[in-house]
Amino acid sequence: MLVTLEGLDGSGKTTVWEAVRERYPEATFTREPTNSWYGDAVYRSIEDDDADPLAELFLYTADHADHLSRVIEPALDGDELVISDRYSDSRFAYQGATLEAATGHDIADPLEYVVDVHRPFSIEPDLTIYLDLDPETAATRAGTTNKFERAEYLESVRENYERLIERDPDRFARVDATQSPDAVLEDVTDVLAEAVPDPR
Ligand SMILES: Nc1ncnc2c1ncn2[C@@H]1O[C@H](COP(=O)(O)OP(=O)(O)O)[C@@H](O)[C@H]1O
Ligand SMILES: Cc1cn([C@H]2C[C@H](O)[C@@H](COP(=O)(O)OP(=O)(O)O)O2)c(=O)[nH]c1=O
Repeated sequence: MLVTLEGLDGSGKTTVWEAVRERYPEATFTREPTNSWYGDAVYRSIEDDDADPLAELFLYTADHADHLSRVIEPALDGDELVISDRYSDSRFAYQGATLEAATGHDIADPLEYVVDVHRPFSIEPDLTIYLDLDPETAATRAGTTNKFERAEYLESVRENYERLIERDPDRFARVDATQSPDAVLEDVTDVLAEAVPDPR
């Protein structure tokens, strides 16, 4: 079973992912951007304010393709529970927003375009836990250290997440990330307990 954690920067995904890790010791815990040279390339691009938006989309997507073949597919083939801190929805929401704001391309609906790029090879999560937080609080918590962590940009990312939830409501579980860390963790644990009755 594939479970993903999604939300704006600073929504508390990593905090939750680390806490849940202790409760599911048998599960495979992973993340995007990954811990690989593809992931390193992605982080270089994140630090580059002038990175080309399409080049960036395909860098992230290359990292995802490697993540699938190296980590996700083998774990799912072994019938493991996989919990990923960010996954394809991050691309749909973030690169959808970056391309929406960019010029020099002829992509009518960037979010749909990024979804289409993934369709032939990616694996859809069984469950996506969305940590819902307003962009101002998210940017404050994240510390606004990179180009993606500015409130205005996060507002359009959040709109894209809402579009994704609307088109696939059964896959998403929304958790109110304005709550205390303990309350957020409790909600996430409840969602997981219902979805994963027999954790492996
Ligand atoms: N529920 C919460 N309430 C307040 N602060 C939080 C909460 N969850 C996490 N934080 C803090 O916000 C910052 C970003 O959290 P983090 O888990 O790294 O988020 P993300 O991985 O989504 O970017 C960290 O300083 C963390 O301690
Ligand atoms: C995985 C992924 C991340 N990102 C962005 C979100 C973050 O600003 C940045 C790094 O991700 P991450 O390290 O998960 O940041 P955080 O813990 O603050 O949420 O990359 C994308 O734009 N597209 C993607 O596909």
